[in-house]
Amino acid sequence: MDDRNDQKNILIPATYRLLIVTLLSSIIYTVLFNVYSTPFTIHAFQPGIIFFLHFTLLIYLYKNPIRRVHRVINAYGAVILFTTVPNTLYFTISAWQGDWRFVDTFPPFSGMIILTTTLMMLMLPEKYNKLAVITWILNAFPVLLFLLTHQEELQTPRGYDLLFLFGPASLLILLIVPYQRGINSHMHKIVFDLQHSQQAAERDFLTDVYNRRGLEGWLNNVNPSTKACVLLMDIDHFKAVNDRFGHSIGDRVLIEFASRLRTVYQGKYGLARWGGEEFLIVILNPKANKTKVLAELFRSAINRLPYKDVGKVTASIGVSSINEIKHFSTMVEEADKAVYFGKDNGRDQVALYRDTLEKPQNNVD
Ligand SMILES: Nc1nc2c(ncn2[C@@H]2O[C@H](COP(=O)(O)OP(=O)(O)OP(=O)(O)O)[C@@H](O)[C@H]2O)c(=O)[nH]1
Repeated sequence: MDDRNDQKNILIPATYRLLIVTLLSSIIYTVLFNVYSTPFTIHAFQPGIIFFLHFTLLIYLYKNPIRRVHRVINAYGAVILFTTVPNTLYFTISAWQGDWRFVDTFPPFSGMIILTTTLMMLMLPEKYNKLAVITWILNAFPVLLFLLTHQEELQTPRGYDLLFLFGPASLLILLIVPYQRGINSHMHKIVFDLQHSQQAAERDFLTDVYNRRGLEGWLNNVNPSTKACVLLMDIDHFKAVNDRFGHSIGDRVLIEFASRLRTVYQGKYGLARWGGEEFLIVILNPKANKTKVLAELFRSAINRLPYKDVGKVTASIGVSSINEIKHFSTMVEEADKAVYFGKDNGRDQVALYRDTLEKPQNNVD
């Protein structure tokens, strides 16, 4: 899977989910803190600010997910970091200075901090782990240090709750994340191998153009009513090439032949090795009355320059009539008849299916 696909299938949905979870939580906190007001005025508007920032990020992501997703994740991490850490420090430092009891005043954000950092580690790529771990450490460290040095506050229900949340529960998560990542990368490898072998199954192993199955897949992605024509090319006297120069040089000719075919046409087309020394090209939306000219371009690319060790190689090219792609097999039959017509008339030539209907065969060989 390439990076763009990873983004589309994994990263973008994960980022949407993270933003939505945070948005929903900030709505709940906004309602709670306004219905049950706290002595700290900051609580009346802080969740609202968080909601606003994440809502903005959501809209920003929605406008161009592929290009903006990394920027949104970094901004998301920064917002979480800069809204939670000052909050935690404010309550721990003030409690240290004796302004109030920490366990009574620390807002119920701790679960949210742990949940968000855990989700970041599980759902986002590994490079964002650092951001999540820094956020967790900067929140957990002051809380744990305060509780461990203030036994009277630790030995309260909220004190134990915070200790377990930032202590063993967080450690458990840190153990689970690498395991989960291991599973993910294993799945990733399986998907990659599967795609790789699927691609290999669609390609001709020698020339790396499509095989029949690959061309079939390509055709399935074309609108069935698209106009097309088929060019079938059969190398002339290829048996003689093998007999004279050996099979491996024959293979090299096939490779060179296929790579020459790739260089000719700039429009949309499908190219496949149809059989041993037979190649098939499907031209989409060909210009009427220009198919012969196009086929001549292919013929000239094939026979103009000599092949290494072998010299001149030619091919007979049969061209079908223009038809809708749903009639592909009829077009192949027409092109096949035209190839034989060309062979019978002396090889190294382009023959249209129309010619086979109009002209008599010469039977040269
Ligand atoms: N080197 C090599 N030869 C192949 C391959 N596939 C098929 N061939 C050979 O292609 C040759 C095709 O021979 P024929 O069908 O008699 O046709 P031709 O000699 O090209 O004669 P015409 O088509 O009538 O011009 C055979 O000798 C096959 O062994 C391949 O992958 N590599």
